[in-house]
Amino acid sequence: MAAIKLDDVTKRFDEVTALDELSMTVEEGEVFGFLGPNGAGKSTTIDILLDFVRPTSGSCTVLGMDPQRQPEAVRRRVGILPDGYHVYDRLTGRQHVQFAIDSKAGDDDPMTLLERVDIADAADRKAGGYSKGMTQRLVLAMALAGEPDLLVLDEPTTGLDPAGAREMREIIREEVDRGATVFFSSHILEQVEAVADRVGILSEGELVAVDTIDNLRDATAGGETLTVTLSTPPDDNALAAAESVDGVQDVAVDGATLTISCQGNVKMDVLDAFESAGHEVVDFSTEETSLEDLFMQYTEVSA
Ligand SMILES: Nc1ncnc2c1ncn2[C@@H]1O[C@H](COP(=O)(O)OP(=O)(O)OP(=O)(O)O)[C@@H](O)[C@H]1O
Repeated sequence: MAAIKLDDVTKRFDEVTALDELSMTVEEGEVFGFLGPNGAGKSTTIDILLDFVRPTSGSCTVLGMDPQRQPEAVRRRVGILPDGYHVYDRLTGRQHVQFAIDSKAGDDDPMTLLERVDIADAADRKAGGYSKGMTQRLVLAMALAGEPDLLVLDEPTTGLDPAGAREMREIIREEVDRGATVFFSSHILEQVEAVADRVGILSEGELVAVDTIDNLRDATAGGETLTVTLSTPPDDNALAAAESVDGVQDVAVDGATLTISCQGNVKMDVLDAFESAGHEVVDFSTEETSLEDLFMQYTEVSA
């Protein structure tokens, strides 16, 4: 059984299409990183999975259940770290976690959960006095209550210091070792890279790539970004010539400077293409493609 399955999910908010026929599957037991720039539709997807928002069309299942039909059953088995979370200023950390355990009908010891997120020493302080990072840790402890089958973490490392971000990764691994599935969103590639088995890249409500980190890495292996400066901005002929060189994947133009993504050693062919089209090359440089570049290429919003 898939932990999460989305079939052609579209969500429109008035003028905005937040999700555009999104189809995606997260398998049981995997850590799935859901990547995308601001406004890509990550939180909307999560809200639909938990029935906080209804899709305009399409359907989904979470742990085999339809969230629209069984929202309570879904939320009982899912630990959620939402994007915008709220704590009760006058209740202590321990009371918050106990509340979460009770609502999940769990039998965890609240102190054990608070220790896992490293705020046990603040257990009996009112959450209203917690710092931002401490509050986030508290909400994470609440998400872990009741040994959820699926953890849904929306931007879990935002607001955490580097130690907190590392601890978050450790907790994700522990949860997967226990048998849980982890679905977490981020706009920061390196955090996803460090812990995810697979990533899905969302851009403007569409899934533009879904693969293992290893395959994405292979896709970048041998890839280069070539920056070429011509004496004058290129005409259409020169652009077409560069684009038609074998191995060239993408050409972006900014005045007389071109940024060219390519695979293999095609640098000389590209430079020749410009020269043959009557353009003088005044400068060029190459840089190996990183996963970060790949992410940028996938999510670049075309003008
Ligand atoms: N309640 C709403 N009303 C109108 N538009 C909305 C609403 N919720 C989301 N949107 C729009 O839907 C699009 C996707 O937003 P969403 O919050 O899902 O993106 P995101 O990928 O989570 O972004 P971020 O990384 O900034 O949190 C955006 O254009 C947003 O403005």
